Amino acid sequence: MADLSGFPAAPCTPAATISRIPQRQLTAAPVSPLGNKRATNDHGPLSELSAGAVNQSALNIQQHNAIPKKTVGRGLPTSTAAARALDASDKRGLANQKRLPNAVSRKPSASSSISGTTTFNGNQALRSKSATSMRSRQLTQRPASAQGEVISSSRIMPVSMDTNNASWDLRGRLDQIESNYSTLLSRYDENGEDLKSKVVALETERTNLELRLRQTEVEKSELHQEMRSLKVSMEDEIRRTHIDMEDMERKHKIELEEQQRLARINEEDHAHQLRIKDDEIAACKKKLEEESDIHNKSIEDLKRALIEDNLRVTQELQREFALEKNGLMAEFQEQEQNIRRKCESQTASLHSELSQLAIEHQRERDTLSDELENARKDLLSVHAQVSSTEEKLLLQQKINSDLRQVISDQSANILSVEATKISLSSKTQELDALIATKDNAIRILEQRLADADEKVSCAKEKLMREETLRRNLHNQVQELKGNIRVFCRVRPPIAGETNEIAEIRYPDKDTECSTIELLGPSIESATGIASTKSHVFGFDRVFSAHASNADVFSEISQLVQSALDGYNVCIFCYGQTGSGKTFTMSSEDGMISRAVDQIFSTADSLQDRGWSYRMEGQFLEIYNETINDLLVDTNEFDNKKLEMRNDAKEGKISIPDLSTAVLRDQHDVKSVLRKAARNRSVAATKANERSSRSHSVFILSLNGTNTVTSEERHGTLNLIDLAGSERLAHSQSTDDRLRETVSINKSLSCLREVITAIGSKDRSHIPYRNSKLTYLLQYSLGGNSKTLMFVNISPVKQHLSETVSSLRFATVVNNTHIGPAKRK
Ligand SMILES: Nc1ncnc2c1ncn2[C@@H]1O[C@H](COP(=O)(O)OP(=O)(O)OP(=O)(O)O)[C@@H](O)[C@H]1O
Repeated sequence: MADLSGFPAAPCTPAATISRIPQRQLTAAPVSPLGNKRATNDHGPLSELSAGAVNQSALNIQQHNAIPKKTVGRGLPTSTAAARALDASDKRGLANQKRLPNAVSRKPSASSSISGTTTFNGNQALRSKSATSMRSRQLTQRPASAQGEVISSSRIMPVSMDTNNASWDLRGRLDQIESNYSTLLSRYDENGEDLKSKVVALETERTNLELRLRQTEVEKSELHQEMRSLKVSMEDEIRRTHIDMEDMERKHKIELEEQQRLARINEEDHAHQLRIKDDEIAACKKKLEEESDIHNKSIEDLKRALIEDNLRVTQELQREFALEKNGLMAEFQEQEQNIRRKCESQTASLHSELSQLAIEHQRERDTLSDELENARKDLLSVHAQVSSTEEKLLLQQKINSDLRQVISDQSANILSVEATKISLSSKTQELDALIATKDNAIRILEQRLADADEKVSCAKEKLMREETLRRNLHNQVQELKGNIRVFCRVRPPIAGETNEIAEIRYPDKDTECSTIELLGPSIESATGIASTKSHVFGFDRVFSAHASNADVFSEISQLVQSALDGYNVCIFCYGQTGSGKTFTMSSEDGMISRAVDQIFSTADSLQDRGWSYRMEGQFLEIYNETINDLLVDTNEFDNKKLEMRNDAKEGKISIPDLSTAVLRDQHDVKSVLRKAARNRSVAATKANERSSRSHSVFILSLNGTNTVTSEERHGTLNLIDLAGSERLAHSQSTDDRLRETVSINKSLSCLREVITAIGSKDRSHIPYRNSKLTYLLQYSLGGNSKTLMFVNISPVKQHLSETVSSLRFATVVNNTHIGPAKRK
């Protein structure tokens, strides 16, 4: 800022603007010995010049300001240069005022920050007036130039210069100043324009900044508002939380109190129950004691009663005895007196009677003594009874004391049992609680398990449904597209092959199962880098070596079903010898047997809806371009030559002399298959391995009639096991084998040509007639048929090139469009 004070015409820029002026231009210059400031920027001579010019102008202005007003007022002459300097400075002042009125007026703070400049500009207005009047005076009262120069120099150097200092080249200096000034002026004008544009830019920026400031303020106020509302909501939240917490605290307190109360009640209950138990035990004890007392008492009573009885009986007996004795004595005395009286009265006469009576008396006495003796004996027996009763009593007492002992032991036992019972009941309660918790957990887990099971079964069901739907949709799409579908099946290694197995991958085995990748042998390049060629093929479905015939059939069952719905269905197996074609098609549980089983069971179930089917089977082979009937008697086999007839109207190839077996059930089909196999095996003895050297075709015709709707459906299922493709070079065949191989290869290459022709845009000529096989299959390949090809491949490394060639052909077939099939 200090630099700007020395800048004569520096515009009054706002602080922000100033701050943007490059610092190098604004760096404070050191004061020169002459009082000038020297620019210290590194802009070279020009910068120095500019700085010098600026400082010189500043000096001029200072000088101009330093002119005492009195001197000016007195109209002292001045030099033209000085006048011009003044004039220029006035002009600049005015120009500045004109250029930057807004800057000055709008930004008082800026003016305060660059007070030197503002002061200068403020003075300029005054000065411009005095300078104008001075100039007019100079024009009228122009003094001698020397004087003028002296005056001028004295004005220019009012403090440090002596007017008589001749060594100071004032004119040169003034000229220098003049030239500097003009340079400065021009530079200033340039800078002025720049600064003007900068000012405009800065103004715009300032406006933008103000706008942004306003926006920021608005945002700030919005933020404040938001903050306030947030604060309010937060306070509300805190208040709510406090209230909730208090509520919860209160609730917890109430719950705690309730639990404590319940615990107290439980405790009291327990204490009460304990008291009841104690009371019961005491009552029991008391009862026992009472019972024991009663018992004792009864024993005592019994004893007393016995003694009393004894005494009473004794007394009674004694009394009775005494009474009887007394009575007897009295009677005796009375009789004695009577006898005496009688004796006395009958003295003599009765002497004999007396003696008799004495005898009688003696007898009676004896009787009475006997009776007395008996009474004594009775008394003794009563005594014995009493002593036995006493013994019993003693025994009873002993029993009583034993019982008391037992009772006290039992009481002690009862107490310990009670204690054990209490601890056991508490343990039982704990265990009950634990069991209840465990039961609960188990119930929850069982529920969860059941839920999970249900979910899993639902998911599985859904998956199966979706998989079936996907398969059906895929089939429908394929049918609508009219493509020949191709399934690839890899044979598992058989005995002796395990070491020679090629690397086969199934990249999408977890999802679509439609891609197969074969890795070729490792090849070394010229530079010695080993690489493996990979062959990737995509088909409608790829079955790995682990797939069973059941897995394979599940994928074609829909297609087989179509034959019952009145479509022509053709399924054939293609592949090199030993790749598993026969296993897939004609083995015990192969496609033929499964297809027939399904057709019969479906036909059965369709009976409910009014459908009845007539099924006929034919089985032929094409060997060396000859058609052989496989259902003739074995001795006729190979003798009957058959021809094909094209029934274009019906859209089928018929062989008039071919045996037809009516198939009523699966057994009929099995016997047909057995017969064909027998014929082929007989032929195999004639021609080595003939079964694999011929194409076998099983034709199942299905003619359905609906008795309810009178609909008719005529479908055909062709199940074909082609002869193994083989390269001549590989087979090293000779004679018959060579002929067979040539024939097989010809028919297979015809098949390839036919399929290629069907797949091409120009379908005007399709060479069906080139081989018996293609001629027979023309309505299955060329439209109106749902066709599926199995490409069977061997996993053996040695067969890799043959496998790749089979897969390439299969790819061509897969891309062949034969048009959608029509129901008949
Ligand atoms: N998926 C499979 N699972 C188990 N064994 C198989 C499987 N496929 C083929 N084989 C066995 O591989 C051998 C050759 O199979 P198969 O005779 O079916 O081949 P092929 O292609 O019909 O041969 P050819 O063209 O000579 O008639 C047989 O022993 C067969 O049992």
